[in-house]
Amino acid sequence: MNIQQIKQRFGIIGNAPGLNRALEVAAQVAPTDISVLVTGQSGTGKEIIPQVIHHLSTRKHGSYIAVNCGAIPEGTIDSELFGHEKGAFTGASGSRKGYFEEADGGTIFLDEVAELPQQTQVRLLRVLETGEFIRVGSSKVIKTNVRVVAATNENMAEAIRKNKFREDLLYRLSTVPIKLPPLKERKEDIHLLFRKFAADFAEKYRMPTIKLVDDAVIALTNYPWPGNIRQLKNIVEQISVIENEREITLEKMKFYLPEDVVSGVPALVEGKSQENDSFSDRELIYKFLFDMKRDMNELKKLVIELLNGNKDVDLTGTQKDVLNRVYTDISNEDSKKLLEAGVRDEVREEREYASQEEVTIVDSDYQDHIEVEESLSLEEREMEFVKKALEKHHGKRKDAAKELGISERTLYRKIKEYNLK
Ligand SMILES: Nc1ncnc2c1ncn2[C@@H]1O[C@H](COP(=O)(O)OP(=O)(O)OP(=O)(O)O)[C@@H](O)[C@H]1O
Repeated sequence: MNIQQIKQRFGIIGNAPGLNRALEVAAQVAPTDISVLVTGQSGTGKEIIPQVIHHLSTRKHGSYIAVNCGAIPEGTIDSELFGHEKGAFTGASGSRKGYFEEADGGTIFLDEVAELPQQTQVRLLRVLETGEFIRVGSSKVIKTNVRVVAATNENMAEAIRKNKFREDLLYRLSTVPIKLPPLKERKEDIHLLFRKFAADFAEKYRMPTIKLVDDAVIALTNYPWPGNIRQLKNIVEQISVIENEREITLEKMKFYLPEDVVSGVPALVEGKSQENDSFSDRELIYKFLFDMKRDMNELKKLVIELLNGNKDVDLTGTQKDVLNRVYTDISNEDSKKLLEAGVRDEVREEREYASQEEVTIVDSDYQDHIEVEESLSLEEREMEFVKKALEKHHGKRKDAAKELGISERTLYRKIKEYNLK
């Protein structure tokens, strides 16, 4: 399979030399059992590389298991990876196979590998060297035949220097290293990716595709993209959902990209953790704004329907859900009153509007609501938001993180931060 066919099969967009080189190496090493370490900043697309390797290897009919090492609590990671015996620890009511046993004959992708605790690093080194491991609480050696592909966005040399990561394990894992370039080094791909995501979101939200005017394309291309492709994708989603006008001007674009960065002076401090943190928090805020806008629009529709229809209008299940969601979401009494006042004003405006002309659903400025909501603690909202996503997905972090549009690792951090377990 040549590079173009791989891109087509795996939905990989881009032609930058750095991307092509990464895919070439992946295809080259796929048929071997060599361990591969994928490096690159957060959001550069590292997750696709192990999938390419697995599907182009003789193991393609075996299992492919992706594990986010940063999302599993330190206390359970050994058991998750290597399994445990009944009674191995409090609550171990039965024995359980770990991923290394499940993936026998297949491939394991260890994402965020730098997050592995020391004792797990020892076990991993052993399984890489001998194919052997022991379940937690057992003394029986088990054999497995697993190909390991790992990924990290950490500076591994630094991790070794700080004694966070074993040097011998790093050598073992990175027999072949594959580096994915940051998006700012793939300028030729930025607009290409934008157009692809714009088309995808237009289909998802059933709206016309957003399009950039020429100087907005220049701003997009010159932006340093600290959150890489994930950030670009999120911004395209934000614009697709929020903007009514589908032709995006430079002014509009600037709203989504910090102004001093657009003008060429990077506002964000270089340095990985800071970039990641500020970006993840922003992701949550934007997601919250989307949902708020959706709730408000649904609420407006409902109010107009109530104003125009008869008073005893029977609320449908969805309408009741909207009311419940909007009103029960607010825990702070004062803010609730404020919001109610805001909604009353909105109702008055809508009533005036409705009396003037035939009612259509107005997508008016929702700035008022944002101002009202600003009085709520953002942290409180974020916590609720994370809690709800976890509840909805029955504690499944992967699905919850997906819904929130953040990485599992960020979600894990938020769970710890808000003590949600
Ligand atoms: N070349 C590409 N074409 C299309 N979409 C891409 C491409 N590269 C990445 N993406 C998309 O960008 C998002 C981020 O990619 P991914 O999760 O693989 O990043 P990552 O490098 O693994 O990040 P992290 O280190 O934070 O886990 C995903 O939604 C992915 O589908």
